[in-house]
Amino acid sequence: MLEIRAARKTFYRGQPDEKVALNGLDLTLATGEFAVVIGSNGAGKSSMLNAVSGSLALDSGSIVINGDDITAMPVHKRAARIARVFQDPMLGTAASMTVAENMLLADLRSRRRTLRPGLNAKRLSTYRERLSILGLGLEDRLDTRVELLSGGQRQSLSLIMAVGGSPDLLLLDEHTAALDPRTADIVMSATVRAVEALKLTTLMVTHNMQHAVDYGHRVVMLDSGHVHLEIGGDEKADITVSDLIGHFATKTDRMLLAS
Ligand SMILES: Nc1ncnc2c1ncn2[C@@H]1O[C@H](COP(=O)(O)OP(=O)(O)OP(=O)(O)O)[C@@H](O)[C@H]1O
Repeated sequence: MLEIRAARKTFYRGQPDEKVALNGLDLTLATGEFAVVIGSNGAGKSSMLNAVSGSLALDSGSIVINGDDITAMPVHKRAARIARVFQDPMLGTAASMTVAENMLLADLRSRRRTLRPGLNAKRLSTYRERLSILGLGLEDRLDTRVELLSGGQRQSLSLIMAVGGSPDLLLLDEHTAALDPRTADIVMSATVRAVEALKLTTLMVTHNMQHAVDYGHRVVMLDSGHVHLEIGGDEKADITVSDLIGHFATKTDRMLLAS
C-alpha cells in the first residue's frame, strides 16, 4: 500500500521564478492496485514519482509504504522496496551483455551481497520462467545480447528486471513514451501481464490517453501539484479518451475565462 500524505514541494521559494510542484498532494494506492496518473505538463507527475522514490525531498508531508513512513529514508534504501522503469529503453539494461547476464545483474543488485554470482541451471530456469510472463519469447533468448533485441523487448526486459526483487511498489515513469505506437502497445501488454502475475502495486505516469483508458484500475489526474480528479470502478470502465481530454479542456477553459 502507498500513501502520499499532504505532499508539498516548492522550487526557488520566494524568488521570481518560484514553482510549486506539489501542492498538498494526497494519494492512496491499495496493495495490488494499478493506478494511471495523467496531467498536463508541469502538473507535478514527475515530482510525485521523485518524491516517492526519494530523489526529491519534500518540504512537508509524508510518504508511507505498507505502514512504514519512508519520508526520510535515503534513495538507496528505498530502492530495495521500490522498482522504477524510466522512459529510455537503453537505461535499464546493459547492451553488450546477454539477457541472462542482465537478469543476473538485477538479481545481485536486489538481494543480499552474499548471493553467489554465476548462471547455474536453477537460476536459468527461474529466469526463463520469469521472462515467460512477458509473453514476448524472451525466455528462449537467454544467450542473446541485449543490443540485438527490439526496443520493446528491451524495455520489457527492464521491467521484469526491475521487479525481480518483489518490490512493494512499481513506478512506471512514462515507460512507453519513447517507443513507436505499436511497440508501446506491446510493452503495455507485457506490463499488464507482469503486474497481474506478480500482483504488483503500480503507479504509472503516462501522456497516452488511450493507455489511461485501457489499463489500470483507476485514473488519477494531477493538476497544479494536487489530485484534480480520480476515476475508478464502473466509471473507469466506461470512460473514453474524449471524456478524459474533456477534463483537461475544462481546466483550459477555466484558465482562459480567468485571464
Ligand atoms: N528541479 C526543478 N527545478 C525547478 N523547478 C522544477 C524542478 N522540477 C520540477 N519543477 C517545476 O515543478 C512543476 C512540476 O513539474 P513536474 O516535472 O513534476 O511536472 P510533470 O507533470 O511531470 O510535467 P511533464 O509532463 O512536463 O513531465 C513545474 O512547474 C516544473 O517547472
